[in-house]
Amino acid sequence: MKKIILLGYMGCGKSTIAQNLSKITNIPFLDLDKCIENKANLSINEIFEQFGEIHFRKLEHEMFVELLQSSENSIIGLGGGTPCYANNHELLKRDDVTSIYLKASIDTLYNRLIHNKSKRPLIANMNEEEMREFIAKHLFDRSYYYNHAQHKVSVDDKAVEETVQDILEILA
Ligand SMILES: Nc1ncnc2c1ncn2[C@@H]1O[C@H](COP(=O)(O)OP(=O)(O)O)[C@@H](O)[C@H]1O
Ligand SMILES: O=C(O)C1=C[C@@H](OP(=O)(O)O)[C@@H](O)[C@H](O)C1
Ligand SMILES: [Mg+2]
Repeated sequence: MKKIILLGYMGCGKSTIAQNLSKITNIPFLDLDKCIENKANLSINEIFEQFGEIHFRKLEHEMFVELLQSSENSIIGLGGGTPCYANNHELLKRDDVTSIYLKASIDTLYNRLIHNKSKRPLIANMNEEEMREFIAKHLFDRSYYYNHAQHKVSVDDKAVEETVQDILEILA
C-alpha cells in the first residue's frame, strides 16, 4: 500500500519520469490528470473551459484522496498545482507515502514548456515573454508547497534515465 508520489512544476517531468520509473520497478503508474480526464470524460482543457479552475481543483483533490485510499502500490504523478490547493500538501507527509519533488530551474521549465503549452490551460495563451515571467513568479509562490515533499531531486541537465536512477536511490 505504498505510494510513490512525484510532484513539481508543470514540465518538470512528473508524467515522463513516473512512466519510466514504473517500467523499471514494475509498480503501476497513475497520472492524476489522466485519472481526472477519464472520470470526467473530458480533457483538462475542457474541464477548465467548461467549469473553470476552481472546479478542476475540487476534482483534483477528490481524485488525489481516492488514489491514496486504494490498497494498491502505485507511482502517482501529480499535476503541477496539486500540492498547492485544498491542503493536499499535508497528504505528502503520510507514512504510507514517499513524496519526491522534481526540482527544475526556470530555464529548464521555460525551455520544455515553450513547446508543450497547448494542453496546459494556465499557460496555453501566453507569448514567450509572458510565459517566462509567469513561470518565475508562479514557481516562487508554489515552492512553499513543493518543499513539503519528503525528498527532492534536481532534474536540471539530467536525462530521464539519470533522474530515474536518483529516485531509485531514494527508494533503496
Ligand atoms: N530529461 C528530461 N526529463 C523529463 N522530461 C524531459 C526531459 N527532457 C525533455 N523532457 C520533456 O519535457 C516534457 C516534460 O513533460 P511532462 O512529463 O508532461 O511533465 P509534467 O507532468 O511534470 O508536466 C516532456 O515533453 C518530456 O519529453
Ligand atoms: O500547474 C498546474 O496548476 C497544472 C498542471 C497540469 O499538470 P502538469 O504539471 O502535469 O502539466 C494540470 O494539472 C493542469 O493543467 C494544471
Ligand atoms: Mg503531467
